[in-house]
Amino acid sequence: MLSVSNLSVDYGSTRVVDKLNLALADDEILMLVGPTGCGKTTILQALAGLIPISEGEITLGAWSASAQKPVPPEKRNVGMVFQDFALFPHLTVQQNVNFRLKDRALADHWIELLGLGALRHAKPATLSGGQKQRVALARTLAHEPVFILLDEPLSNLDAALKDNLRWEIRNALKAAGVPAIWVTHDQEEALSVGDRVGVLKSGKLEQLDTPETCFSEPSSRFVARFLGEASFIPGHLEQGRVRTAIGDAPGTPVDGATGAVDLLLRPDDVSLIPVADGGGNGEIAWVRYEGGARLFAVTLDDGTEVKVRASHETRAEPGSRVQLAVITTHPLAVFNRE
Ligand SMILES: Nc1ncnc2c1ncn2[C@@H]1O[C@H](COP(=O)(O)OP(=O)(O)OP(=O)(O)O)[C@@H](O)[C@H]1O
Repeated sequence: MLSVSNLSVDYGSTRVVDKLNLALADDEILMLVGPTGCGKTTILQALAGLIPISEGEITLGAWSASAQKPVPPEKRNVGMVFQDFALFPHLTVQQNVNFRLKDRALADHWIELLGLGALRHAKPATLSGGQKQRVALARTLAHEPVFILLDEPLSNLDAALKDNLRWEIRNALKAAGVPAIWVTHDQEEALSVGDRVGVLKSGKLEQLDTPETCFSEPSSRFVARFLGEASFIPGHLEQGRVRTAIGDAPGTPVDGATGAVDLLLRPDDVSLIPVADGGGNGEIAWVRYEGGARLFAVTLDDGTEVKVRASHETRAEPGSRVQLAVITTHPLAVFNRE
């Protein structure tokens, strides 16, 4: 188990990571997300021992590192996977994976498991981005690290590749049974691949929980907005139900919210029906075509903006009238009115 307590990192007089606490089970994947500059890469570097820490402790089985007693990177047995793959261009796939490896059988195991068998003798320049990242992962896993750090491993790949490869990486990490921390800018990736998601804000963990909880019960408006489209509409919370201008829903209060509140709505918590001019309860502000669906921004008659996702078959132009209704039956997060 990886355990991090009160980990802080300063650059000069600026605190970049502030008292980070987390514990990861042996095969757990934690997705780390947050706005640019919030400290994600710094956390990975601190865990790998590449930069000094200011306070706190990192413990993993055989070793324990603190500001007073640092452990050098080569003694930590941490595997790292980067967005730029970091392969040796003059070596073949097999030689890259074998590099500094004692047990060649493990190289073969991961080469086969990651579908690279036919590419053993290829040089990196002849591989696609996805294949290169598989080689980098095979090399990392073949060294039997006690824990793995992935810094945006898919950000240099195109969207079609990402979808499959994120699952292949997840499966390989699970097969290896080592804890992993995976930094991503992609909220969909964070929610779909992670066992847990950590949302960082200015060097502090704002929420650390399962993807479902982070998404549907965010601990703050910041987390709600960071993990997807979020609309907040005024309502009144009483006896577990929140009443709004577009319908009722069961409510889960955040920070003891009660009485006059704001209800968090995700785009699929609401239905949209186009109506004749003069009817309905709102007007389309803009529409974004997404392929299988359309995302509508609707200005309600009280001025609140709500985003709604509807089938691509739903057609309504900006300026036209619509009827919105809350359609969800699961509890929605409710925040104190700002
Ligand atoms: N070597 C350094 N010296 C001084 N400040 C640094 C150094 N490296 C990073 N920083 C600062 O520390 C903060 C956190 O940087 P970090 O790279 O960890 O953020 P990040 O969350 O990974 O950002 P991004 O999403 O853009 O990759 C930023 O304000 C950055 O400017």
